[in-house]
Amino acid sequence: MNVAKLTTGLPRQCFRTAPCRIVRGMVAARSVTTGAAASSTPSGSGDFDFDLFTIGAGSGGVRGSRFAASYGAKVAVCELPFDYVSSERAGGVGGTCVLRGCVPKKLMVYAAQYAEEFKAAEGFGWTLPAGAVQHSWTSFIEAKRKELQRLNNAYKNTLNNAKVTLIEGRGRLVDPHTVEVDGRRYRARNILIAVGGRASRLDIPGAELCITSDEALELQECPKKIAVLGGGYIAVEFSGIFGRLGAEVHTCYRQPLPLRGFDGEVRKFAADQYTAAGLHLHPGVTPVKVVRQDDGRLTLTVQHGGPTGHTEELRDLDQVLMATGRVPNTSGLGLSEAGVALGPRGQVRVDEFCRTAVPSIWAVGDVIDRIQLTPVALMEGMAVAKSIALNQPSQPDYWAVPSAVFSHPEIASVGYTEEAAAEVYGDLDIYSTSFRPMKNTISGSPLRTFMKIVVDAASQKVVGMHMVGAEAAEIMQGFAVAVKLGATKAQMDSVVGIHPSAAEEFVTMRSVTRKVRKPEPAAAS
Ligand SMILES: Cc1cc2nc3c(=O)[nH]c(=O)nc-3n(C[C@H](O)[C@H](O)[C@H](O)COP(=O)(O)OP(=O)(O)OC[C@H]3O[C@@H](n4cnc5c(N)ncnc54)[C@H](O)[C@@H]3O)c2cc1C
Ligand SMILES: NC(=O)c1ccc[n+]([C@@H]2O[C@H](COP(=O)([O-])OP(=O)(O)OC[C@H]3O[C@@H](n4cnc5c(N)ncnc54)[C@H](O)[C@@H]3O)[C@@H](O)[C@H]2O)c1
Repeated sequence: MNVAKLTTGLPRQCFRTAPCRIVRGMVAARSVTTGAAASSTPSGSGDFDFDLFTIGAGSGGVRGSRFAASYGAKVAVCELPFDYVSSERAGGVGGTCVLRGCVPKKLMVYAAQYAEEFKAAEGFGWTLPAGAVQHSWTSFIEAKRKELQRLNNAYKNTLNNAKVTLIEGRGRLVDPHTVEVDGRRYRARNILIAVGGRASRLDIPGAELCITSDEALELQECPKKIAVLGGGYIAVEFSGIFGRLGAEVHTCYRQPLPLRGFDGEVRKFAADQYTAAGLHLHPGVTPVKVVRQDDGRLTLTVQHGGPTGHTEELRDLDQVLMATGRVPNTSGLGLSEAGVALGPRGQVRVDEFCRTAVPSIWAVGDVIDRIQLTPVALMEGMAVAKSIALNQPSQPDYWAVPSAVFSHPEIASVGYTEEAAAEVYGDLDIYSTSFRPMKNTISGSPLRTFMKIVVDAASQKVVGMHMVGAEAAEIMQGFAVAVKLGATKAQMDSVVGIHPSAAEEFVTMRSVTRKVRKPEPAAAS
């Protein structure tokens, strides 16, 4: 199954290529009992230590293990020892999201938001004497570390309470029913690969001088000047964090706009807002090299346009953050030797049940490189737990997966972009609005909000919703329910707004902004 082509609702994978209508047929087929056998028993052998052995205790691994155990399976999971920065030897129960992804990133976003709030407060009559408001990076990092330790322990307790055996160490496949952890072998009826991914570094001179998101969450001090390479989720989120915390931020990406795969209007609006918020955007550039200056700071060289384009130096940088994608953690895992097929990026190839070519081996989460989001890894882990432990072959449902980018301002989406919807449905009605949020009328902030509804003209179903602005994530989660349930525009219009709020705009946009119509086929001459 080509989920990259089929999935909808998420920018990266779904909107790059046009999703096809089959996906909705597949949605209806969720949790059906098909010919796919649920759990696997090797011929002539029943002597297993566990029903399920999971490699990796991140989002997908913990969820799959915990639910399989709750359904009565005997489960073990192995995970690398804890550290804040991941490596070949370090990880920690909780995985990327909890220890070096969603959670610490969102804590940093909260830290950064205060800067904006202090500024806004003056417009509302507050006086903040010069120098009275200071941010201690050290105290923040300490508090963040404490919270991550708490969460790491909480996840261990969750596994323990679910009666999942936790084994610390690096797992490796020996054969379709055997996992080796630091020299000790375990036999399992089923094996779940949930090893996630890690930040990839560009192969340019000076790459070793750069940091990735792991280190960005663990810096000794907030950089005064930083270059961020990439225009994806991580690049724009960290640009917003460091920008609000006072750094001069240069965000460098190859495309004309950041956030490839998102709705075109959203990308344009977001780029304008990032500039208004103070980021220095460098579109259409390719990083060439990074060198250490005599004073210890860094110089980044970028090239404009193609290989013949002129080069530009960004000097006096405290840090260069590579946010140029993540690669699956599959090297040295023994997957190919066990017969598991890998894709070109090293991702584990699975079918619609998250099962690999080897019937006893399953894989979920970032390692299968479908949609790299925690809630998706959780959904896949639950599906595998049901398939294995309840003998109910279950498919994850990728339609209308909402997502948010915690940049400044925030972005959230569900369903199709206008570009993808036009390919799928042909004729669309587009409703959009842009306005200055009430708070910013006197806060002094130049930031505006953008909202957009994509409607299939024929059925009048809302097939995509997009927002750039404060609280976009919180607002979009609720509307995702409506999109997933197939709400029409008229049904949405029938909902009474909550006033005064930004969210009410989504139920009060009554006039079509644009009609997108499929071009008529040229008449035969
Ligand atoms: C900076 C950042 C911010 C993010 N923000 C968000 C967000 O806001 N919202 C969102 O939905 N998603 C976000 N993500 C993505 C999200 O973190 C991932 O999609 C999610 O963690 C994937 O879960 P997983 O179970 O596939 O892998 P992981 O959570 O990466 O877990 C894999 C685990 O396997 C362990 N492991 C690896 N190899 C082995 C081995 N051989 N033996 C034993 N253990 C092993 C690792 O140590 C790790 O703990 C973010 C990611 C990053 C990097
Ligand atoms: N809020 C969230 O939900 C959230 C936050 C962070 C990360 N994530 C997940 O983690 C994944 C990884 O995040 P990411 O931002 O690293 O990846 P990404 O795929 O979103 O962005 C990678 C960026 O690097 C650029 N790039 C890739 N190769 C390059 C090269 N050779 N030279 C120059 N630029 C190059 C790409 O063009 C793109 O702009 C995301 O896809 C997302 O699914 C989600």
